[in-house]
Amino acid sequence: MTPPVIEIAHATVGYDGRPVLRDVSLTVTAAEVVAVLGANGSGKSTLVRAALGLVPVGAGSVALFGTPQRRFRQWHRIGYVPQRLGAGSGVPATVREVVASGRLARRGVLRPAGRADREAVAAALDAVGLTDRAGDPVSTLSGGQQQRTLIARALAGGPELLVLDEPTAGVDAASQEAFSSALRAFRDGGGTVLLVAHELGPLRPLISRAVVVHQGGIAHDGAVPEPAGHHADPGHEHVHPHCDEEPARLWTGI
Ligand SMILES: Nc1ncnc2c1ncn2[C@@H]1O[C@H](COP(=O)(O)OP(=O)(O)OP(=O)(O)O)[C@@H](O)[C@H]1O
Repeated sequence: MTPPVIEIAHATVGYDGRPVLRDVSLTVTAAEVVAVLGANGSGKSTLVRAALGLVPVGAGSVALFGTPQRRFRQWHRIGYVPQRLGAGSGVPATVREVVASGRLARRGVLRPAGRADREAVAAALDAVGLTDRAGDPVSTLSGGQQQRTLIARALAGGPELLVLDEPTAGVDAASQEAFSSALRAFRDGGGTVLLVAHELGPLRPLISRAVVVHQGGIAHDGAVPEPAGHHADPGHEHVHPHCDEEPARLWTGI
Protein backbone atom coordinates (compact mmCIF):
# COMPACT_ATOMS: atom_id res chain seq x y z
CA MET A 1 0.00 0.00 0.00
CA THR A 2 1.24 3.50 -0.83
CA PRO A 3 2.21 5.34 2.36
CA PRO A 4 0.55 8.70 3.11
CA VAL A 5 2.20 11.75 1.57
CA ILE A 6 2.28 13.46 4.98
CA GLU A 7 1.77 11.75 8.30
CA ILE A 8 1.96 13.84 11.45
CA ALA A 9 1.25 11.83 14.59
CA HIS A 10 0.73 13.31 18.06
CA ALA A 11 3.11 16.17 17.36
CA THR A 12 3.86 19.01 19.73
CA VAL A 13 5.30 22.00 17.93
CA GLY A 14 6.36 25.40 19.15
CA TYR A 15 9.02 28.03 19.35
CA ASP A 16 11.59 28.54 22.10
CA GLY A 17 10.08 25.75 24.16
CA ARG A 18 6.63 27.34 24.09
CA PRO A 19 4.18 24.97 22.37
CA VAL A 20 1.84 26.40 19.74
CA LEU A 21 0.35 23.04 18.75
CA ARG A 22 -0.12 20.14 21.16
CA ASP A 23 -0.69 16.49 20.24
CA VAL A 24 -1.76 17.20 16.66
CA SER A 25 -2.20 14.46 14.11
CA LEU A 26 -2.76 14.93 10.40
CA THR A 27 -2.56 12.46 7.54
CA VAL A 28 -2.65 13.61 3.93
CA THR A 29 -2.87 10.94 1.24
CA ALA A 30 -2.02 11.15 -2.45
CA ALA A 31 -4.25 13.32 -4.66
CA GLU A 32 -5.97 15.06 -1.73
CA VAL A 33 -6.29 18.85 -1.69
CA VAL A 34 -6.33 19.76 2.00
CA ALA A 35 -6.96 23.28 3.29
CA VAL A 36 -5.68 24.33 6.72
CA LEU A 37 -8.02 26.97 8.14
CA GLY A 38 -8.11 28.94 11.37
CA ALA A 39 -7.88 32.35 12.97
CA ASN A 40 -4.75 34.50 12.84
CA GLY A 41 -2.04 33.10 15.06
CA SER A 42 -3.81 29.77 15.57
CA GLY A 43 -0.80 27.88 14.22
CA LYS A 44 -1.67 27.12 10.58
CA SER A 45 1.76 28.09 9.27
CA THR A 46 3.39 26.31 12.19
CA LEU A 47 1.55 23.12 11.24
CA VAL A 48 2.70 23.13 7.61
CA ARG A 49 6.22 24.20 8.56
CA ALA A 50 6.36 21.31 11.02
CA ALA A 51 5.34 18.93 8.23
CA LEU A 52 8.33 20.13 6.21
CA GLY A 53 10.81 20.11 9.08
CA LEU A 54 11.11 23.91 9.12
CA VAL A 55 10.19 24.03 12.81
CA PRO A 56 11.29 21.27 15.15
CA VAL A 57 8.72 18.80 16.41
CA GLY A 58 9.17 18.33 20.16
CA ALA A 59 7.09 15.22 20.65
CA GLY A 60 5.39 12.86 18.23
CA SER A 61 6.49 12.09 14.70
CA VAL A 62 6.36 13.35 11.12
CA ALA A 63 6.81 11.21 8.01
CA LEU A 64 6.95 12.31 4.37
CA PHE A 65 6.17 9.75 1.66
CA GLY A 66 6.60 7.02 4.25
CA THR A 67 10.05 8.15 5.41
CA PRO A 68 10.62 9.71 8.84
CA GLN A 69 11.11 13.37 8.11
CA ARG A 70 14.58 13.59 9.66
CA ARG A 71 15.79 10.97 7.16
CA PHE A 72 13.83 12.38 4.21
CA ARG A 73 16.07 13.73 1.43
CA GLN A 74 13.87 13.67 -1.70
CA TRP A 75 13.01 17.36 -1.54
CA HIS A 76 12.42 17.54 -5.30
CA ARG A 77 9.15 15.68 -4.57
CA ILE A 78 7.88 18.71 -2.63
CA GLY A 79 7.20 22.26 -3.77
CA TYR A 80 6.84 24.84 -0.99
CA VAL A 81 5.53 28.38 -1.34
CA PRO A 82 6.06 30.34 1.87
CA GLN A 83 3.69 32.98 3.14
CA ARG A 84 5.56 36.10 2.13
CA LEU A 85 7.88 36.79 -0.75
CA GLY A 86 9.71 39.94 0.18
CA ALA A 87 10.94 40.00 -3.41
CA GLY A 88 10.58 43.70 -3.67
CA SER A 89 13.96 43.36 -1.96
CA GLY A 90 15.92 44.59 -4.93
CA VAL A 91 16.78 41.12 -6.24
CA PRO A 92 17.26 41.82 -9.95
CA ALA A 93 16.16 38.33 -11.04
CA THR A 94 13.64 38.02 -13.84
CA VAL A 95 10.44 36.05 -13.49
CA ARG A 96 11.91 33.29 -15.67
CA GLU A 97 15.05 33.07 -13.52
CA VAL A 98 13.05 32.77 -10.32
CA VAL A 99 10.85 30.07 -11.86
CA ALA A 100 13.92 28.27 -13.26
CA SER A 101 15.45 28.18 -9.76
CA GLY A 102 12.67 25.72 -8.94
CA ARG A 103 14.48 23.19 -11.15
CA LEU A 104 17.70 23.27 -9.14
CA ALA A 105 16.73 20.51 -6.72
CA ARG A 106 16.18 18.26 -9.74
CA ARG A 107 19.15 19.04 -11.91
CA GLY A 108 21.81 20.19 -9.45
CA VAL A 109 23.39 23.62 -9.55
CA LEU A 110 26.37 22.70 -11.72
CA ARG A 111 24.62 20.97 -14.58
CA PRO A 112 23.33 23.40 -17.22
CA ALA A 113 19.61 23.61 -17.84
CA GLY A 114 18.47 21.15 -20.49
CA ARG A 115 15.41 20.95 -22.68
CA ALA A 116 13.32 19.27 -19.97
CA ASP A 117 14.19 22.13 -17.61
CA ARG A 118 13.24 24.78 -20.16
CA GLU A 119 9.99 23.00 -20.97
CA ALA A 120 9.07 22.65 -17.30
CA VAL A 121 9.74 26.37 -16.73
CA ALA A 122 7.65 27.33 -19.78
CA ALA A 123 4.79 25.07 -18.67
CA ALA A 124 4.85 26.50 -15.14
CA LEU A 125 4.83 30.10 -16.42
CA ASP A 126 1.90 29.24 -18.65
CA ALA A 127 0.04 27.52 -15.80
CA VAL A 128 0.02 30.71 -13.74
CA GLY A 129 -0.53 33.05 -16.70
CA LEU A 130 2.85 34.83 -16.56
CA THR A 131 4.38 33.84 -19.90
CA ASP A 132 4.22 37.42 -21.15
CA ARG A 133 6.06 38.70 -18.07
CA ALA A 134 8.85 36.09 -18.12
CA GLY A 135 11.61 38.54 -19.01
CA ASP A 136 10.59 41.22 -16.49
CA PRO A 137 12.38 41.75 -13.16
CA VAL A 138 10.28 40.19 -10.39
CA SER A 139 10.49 43.45 -8.46
CA THR A 140 8.37 45.16 -11.13
CA LEU A 141 5.47 42.74 -10.62
CA SER A 142 2.49 43.25 -8.34
CA GLY A 143 2.23 41.31 -5.08
CA GLY A 144 -0.23 38.85 -6.61
CA GLN A 145 1.97 38.32 -9.67
CA GLN A 146 5.00 37.77 -7.43
CA GLN A 147 3.00 35.19 -5.54
CA ARG A 148 2.16 33.49 -8.86
CA THR A 149 5.89 33.55 -9.73
CA LEU A 150 6.63 31.61 -6.55
CA ILE A 151 3.87 29.14 -7.32
CA ALA A 152 5.32 28.66 -10.82
CA ARG A 153 8.75 28.08 -9.25
CA ALA A 154 7.26 25.34 -7.08
CA LEU A 155 5.41 23.82 -10.05
CA ALA A 156 8.52 23.90 -12.26
CA GLY A 157 10.25 21.41 -10.00
CA GLY A 158 7.60 18.85 -10.96
CA PRO A 159 6.69 18.08 -7.35
CA GLU A 160 4.25 15.41 -6.18
CA LEU A 161 3.25 17.52 -3.17
CA LEU A 162 2.65 21.26 -3.15
CA VAL A 163 2.60 23.04 0.22
CA LEU A 164 1.31 26.59 -0.02
CA ASP A 165 1.07 29.07 2.84
CA GLU A 166 -1.77 31.54 2.16
CA PRO A 167 -1.24 31.55 -1.59
CA THR A 168 -4.14 33.88 -2.24
CA ALA A 169 -3.69 36.37 0.62
CA GLY A 170 -3.83 39.87 -0.83
CA VAL A 171 -4.11 38.48 -4.35
CA ASP A 172 -6.60 40.00 -6.79
CA ALA A 173 -9.45 38.11 -8.43
CA ALA A 174 -7.60 37.55 -11.74
CA SER A 175 -4.56 36.13 -9.94
CA GLN A 176 -6.78 33.94 -7.77
CA GLU A 177 -8.48 32.52 -10.86
CA ALA A 178 -5.11 31.90 -12.57
CA PHE A 179 -3.86 30.23 -9.42
CA SER A 180 -6.91 28.04 -9.03
CA SER A 181 -6.67 26.76 -12.61
CA ALA A 182 -2.97 25.99 -12.09
CA LEU A 183 -3.86 24.10 -8.94
CA ARG A 184 -6.67 22.23 -10.67
CA ALA A 185 -4.28 21.12 -13.44
CA PHE A 186 -1.76 20.02 -10.81
CA ARG A 187 -4.40 17.99 -8.98
CA ASP A 188 -5.73 16.47 -12.22
CA GLY A 189 -2.18 15.30 -12.91
CA GLY A 190 -2.25 13.36 -9.63
CA GLY A 191 -0.63 16.02 -7.41
CA THR A 192 -1.30 16.37 -3.68
CA VAL A 193 -1.86 19.80 -2.10
CA LEU A 194 -1.68 21.11 1.46
CA LEU A 195 -2.52 24.78 1.65
CA VAL A 196 -3.08 27.35 4.37
CA ALA A 197 -5.94 29.73 3.68
CA HIS A 198 -8.01 32.39 5.31
CA GLU A 199 -10.71 32.54 2.72
CA LEU A 200 -11.05 29.87 0.09
CA GLY A 201 -12.75 32.00 -2.58
CA PRO A 202 -12.34 30.39 -6.01
CA LEU A 203 -10.31 27.56 -4.44
CA ARG A 204 -13.33 26.21 -2.56
CA PRO A 205 -14.49 23.69 -5.22
CA LEU A 206 -10.97 22.24 -5.40
CA ILE A 207 -10.65 21.48 -1.69
CA SER A 208 -11.33 17.86 -0.82
CA ARG A 209 -10.87 18.25 2.93
CA ALA A 210 -10.51 21.01 5.48
CA VAL A 211 -8.55 21.01 8.73
CA VAL A 212 -9.32 23.74 11.26
CA VAL A 213 -6.59 24.73 13.73
CA HIS A 214 -7.94 26.19 16.95
CA GLN A 215 -6.54 26.60 20.47
CA GLY A 216 -3.43 24.56 19.83
CA GLY A 217 -5.19 21.61 18.28
CA ILE A 218 -7.15 20.43 15.28
CA ALA A 219 -10.77 21.35 15.95
CA HIS A 220 -12.18 19.89 12.75
CA ASP A 221 -10.96 17.52 10.03
CA GLY A 222 -13.42 16.78 7.26
CA ALA A 223 -15.86 18.63 5.05
CA VAL A 224 -15.11 22.23 4.09
CA PRO A 225 -17.01 24.39 6.62
CA GLU A 226 -19.33 27.09 5.41
CA PRO A 227 -18.18 30.54 6.45
CA ALA A 228 -20.31 32.06 9.20
CA GLY A 229 -21.79 35.51 9.66
CA HIS A 230 -21.25 38.22 7.08
CA HIS A 231 -18.62 36.10 5.41
CA ALA A 232 -21.47 33.98 4.11
CA ASP A 233 -23.01 36.90 2.27
CA PRO A 234 -23.05 36.35 -1.47
CA GLY A 235 -20.23 38.21 -3.11
CA HIS A 236 -18.42 38.87 0.15
CA GLU A 237 -14.73 39.36 -0.48
CA HIS A 238 -12.31 38.93 2.39
CA VAL A 239 -10.23 41.95 1.60
CA HIS A 240 -9.45 43.34 5.02
CA PRO A 241 -5.90 42.75 6.18
CA HIS A 242 -4.97 40.27 8.87
CA CYS A 243 -6.62 41.29 12.09
CA ASP A 244 -6.25 39.68 15.46
CA GLU A 245 -9.94 39.92 16.27
CA GLU A 246 -10.83 37.49 13.52
CA PRO A 247 -13.47 35.37 15.31
CA ALA A 248 -12.38 31.79 15.82
CA ARG A 249 -15.99 30.77 15.30
CA LEU A 250 -15.63 31.77 11.69
CA TRP A 251 -14.20 28.34 11.07
CA THR A 252 -15.32 26.43 14.10
CA GLY A 253 -19.03 27.20 14.18
CA ILE A 254 -19.79 24.01 12.31
N1 LIG B 1 9.43 32.14 14.34
C1 LIG B 1 8.62 32.24 15.39
N2 LIG B 1 9.13 32.43 16.63
C2 LIG B 1 8.33 32.52 17.72
N3 LIG B 1 6.99 32.44 17.67
C3 LIG B 1 6.42 32.26 16.48
C4 LIG B 1 7.20 32.15 15.27
N4 LIG B 1 6.35 31.97 14.23
C5 LIG B 1 5.10 31.97 14.75
N5 LIG B 1 5.14 32.14 16.10
C6 LIG B 1 3.97 32.18 17.01
O1 LIG B 1 3.26 30.97 16.85
C7 LIG B 1 1.85 31.22 16.87
C8 LIG B 1 1.23 30.64 15.60
O2 LIG B 1 1.73 31.33 14.48
P1 LIG B 1 1.43 30.88 12.99
O3 LIG B 1 2.21 31.75 12.09
O4 LIG B 1 1.61 29.41 12.87
O5 LIG B 1 -0.13 31.21 12.90
P2 LIG B 1 -1.08 31.27 11.64
O6 LIG B 1 -2.32 30.54 12.02
O7 LIG B 1 -0.38 30.81 10.43
O8 LIG B 1 -1.39 32.83 11.57
P3 LIG B 1 -1.76 33.84 10.37
O9 LIG B 1 -3.16 33.53 9.97
O10 LIG B 1 -1.67 35.19 11.00
O11 LIG B 1 -0.75 33.63 9.28
C9 LIG B 1 1.68 32.71 17.02
O12 LIG B 1 1.41 32.99 18.36
C10 LIG B 1 3.02 33.28 16.61
O13 LIG B 1 3.29 34.46 17.33
